[in-house]
Amino acid sequence: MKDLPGEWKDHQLTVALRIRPLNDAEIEEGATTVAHKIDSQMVVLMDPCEDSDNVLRVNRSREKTYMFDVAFDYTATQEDVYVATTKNLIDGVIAGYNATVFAYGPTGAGKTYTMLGLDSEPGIYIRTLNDLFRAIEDSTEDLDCSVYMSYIEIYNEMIRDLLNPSSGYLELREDAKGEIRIAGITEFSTCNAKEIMALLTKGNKQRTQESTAANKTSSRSHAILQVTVKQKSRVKDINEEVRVGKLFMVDLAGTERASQTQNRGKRMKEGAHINRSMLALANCINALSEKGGKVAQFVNYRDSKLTRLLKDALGGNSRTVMITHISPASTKFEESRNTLVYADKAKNIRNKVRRNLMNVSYHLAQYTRIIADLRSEIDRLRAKIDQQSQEQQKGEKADIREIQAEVQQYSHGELALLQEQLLSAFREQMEIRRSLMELENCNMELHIDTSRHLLTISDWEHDRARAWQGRDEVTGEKTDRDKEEEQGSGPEEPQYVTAAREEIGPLLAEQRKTMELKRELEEKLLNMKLKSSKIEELLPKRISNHEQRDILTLLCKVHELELEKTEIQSGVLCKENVLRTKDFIIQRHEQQRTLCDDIIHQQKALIEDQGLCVPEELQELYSLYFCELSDGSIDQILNLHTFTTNPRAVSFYLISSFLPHFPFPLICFLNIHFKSLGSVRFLLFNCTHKYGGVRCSLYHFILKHE
Ligand SMILES: Nc1ncnc2c1ncn2[C@@H]1O[C@H](COP(=O)(O)OP(=O)(O)OP(=O)(O)O)[C@@H](O)[C@H]1O
Repeated sequence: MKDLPGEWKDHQLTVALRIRPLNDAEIEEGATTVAHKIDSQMVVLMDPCEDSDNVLRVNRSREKTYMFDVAFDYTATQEDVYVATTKNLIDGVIAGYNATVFAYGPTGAGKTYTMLGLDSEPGIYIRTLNDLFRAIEDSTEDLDCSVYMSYIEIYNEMIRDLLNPSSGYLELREDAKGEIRIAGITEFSTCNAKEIMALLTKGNKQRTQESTAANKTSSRSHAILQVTVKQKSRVKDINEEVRVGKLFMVDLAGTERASQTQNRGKRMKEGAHINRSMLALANCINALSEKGGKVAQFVNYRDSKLTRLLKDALGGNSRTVMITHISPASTKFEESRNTLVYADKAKNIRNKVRRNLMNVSYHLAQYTRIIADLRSEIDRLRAKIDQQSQEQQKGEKADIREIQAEVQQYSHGELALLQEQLLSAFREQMEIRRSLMELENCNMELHIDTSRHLLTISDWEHDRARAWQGRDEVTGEKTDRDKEEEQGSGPEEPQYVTAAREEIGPLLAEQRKTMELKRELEEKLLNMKLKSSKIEELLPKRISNHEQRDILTLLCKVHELELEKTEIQSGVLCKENVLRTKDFIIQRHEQQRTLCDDIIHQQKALIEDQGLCVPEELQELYSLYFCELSDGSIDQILNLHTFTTNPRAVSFYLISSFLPHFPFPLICFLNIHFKSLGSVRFLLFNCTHKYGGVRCSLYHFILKHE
């Protein structure tokens, strides 16, 4: 079933683990295998200080088992890893979702092997691209498809275009919608996997690679291959949409410790940069995993270019797979343990995945019905023209020569020019309308983002004021807050508040820019309208031929109709944005409610523990509160809201006097799996009514196809 535009799905980060085989160097230094795969998901890391001959009897103090979505050891082939981690992302990318696969792990653990592979054992890049092209070729949808790729490296916090290394260092830019882009990046438009592979091999030669103590061909940079799949409907107007799916494949530089890799000088500086970005990545993973998707917690992506680029992949709009790599060697125990701990945390990250439908096409697809209305209007007008010309032929046969002369005179000269002028004025107006809609949309988003940051700041200021008040009450004296603030001795402002303050300036500047653009466009639109009406006024005077005049007037009518429809479209967009703002407010209230629930429960527990006497009114309030909680009505309302606001929900009723009447309203969910339909979810609630003296239960079913 097709997903709806702009719909978000919860998606947990998939974390895989790959343990490579022991290498010659490790065997030479007498290393033993301490990382074992137990089953398809579980691995154990044993303590190398203990006798590891018997897996079951080793000292358990530092031994730990870890669970991942999928685990591989030295027996796994490149195909096994690809199929279990990446293959099923392809359909999503074609359907317009973003996807990211990144290889993570210490230096020499096998990241490049997994991503790029060898000629004889190609890795994820080639396998993915082959399947992607095959899937596009096999697609039965009537779509024009184009694929673009770019390949960059981040080396020492600088971005280089691996497909065009002479372009120097590139800058990261964040657009008004918060999407990160690389300014000036080369995007190759390709049509097959072989071509991409040639580009990739060329690009890879440009990658900064050196021999380190830990790996002879150690990648000193993070390499990011981005493949963009853009699809456009071949059928014009109806259901026209542009789907954009982006696939990021990231081969991270190895996590390493300078002491371990015996790096000095340049290598050590590189190591510091690599570690900085890996630390930033680890911090993001920490923050995201603690946030657990519930309460908005600040995640600092800004600390490194890598995390800024992976922002969407980690906490935003992407299906993401992290393939963690470790060596099985006892000599690499510490780094393997650190890697496993981070990979374990990463499992808690939940992403919101939204299908990327470009705004313009998104509007077009939404307004299919309006376009259909327009078409029928045009058909009606054409039929009228036919009818008119038939009537004219009948009634004005005598003047036929005169009419023909006029037609010839105008159709090749002024008439064609006027027609062209009218059409181009119309096209320009449509362009302006669309740009205006985009701007309005963008402005709303900026406004919402600004409000979000302002709320974060005001929340913090409230907390700080409360903390000060509490301190004054304890010490019994009034502190000079301004002075304290000046000296910086007050409570320290958290990083997320500082970041929110920093973000507001650029957001407001962006808003001003959009408003200015909007004003200019509105003025231009007004001028275009005046121009069109002037041309239209000229028509009846210049053209004496009835049919020609009618056709042009009707053409203008069509244009007017289309303009009106565009106005409706922009109105719908505005409403959508208002709804989103409301959703945001609901979300805030929901957070506040969760907080209040916690406080109430803790207070109640405290009262009971201490055996405190509670005033009667408060007791009543408590009962009311717990009664609402126990009947679950609030959660039901929330569920109902989420469920019914989904446009795929279909409603139907069943009135029955046979089904049991519940003495209270019932709301429940039923999940039923049908062979042909897939998973179908029903929301059922009932109420009892009297129809003609008979008590009946009215069952309201809302059906949603999952
Ligand atoms: N699963 C595997 N099977 C066979 N050989 C492997 C495997 N994984 C890695 N190797 C080999 O181990 C060596 C190091 O691997 P690779 O260069 O992929 O490590 P890396 O994690 O990318 O290191 P760095 O971060 O330093 O770039 C290479 O010679 C590679 O061919």
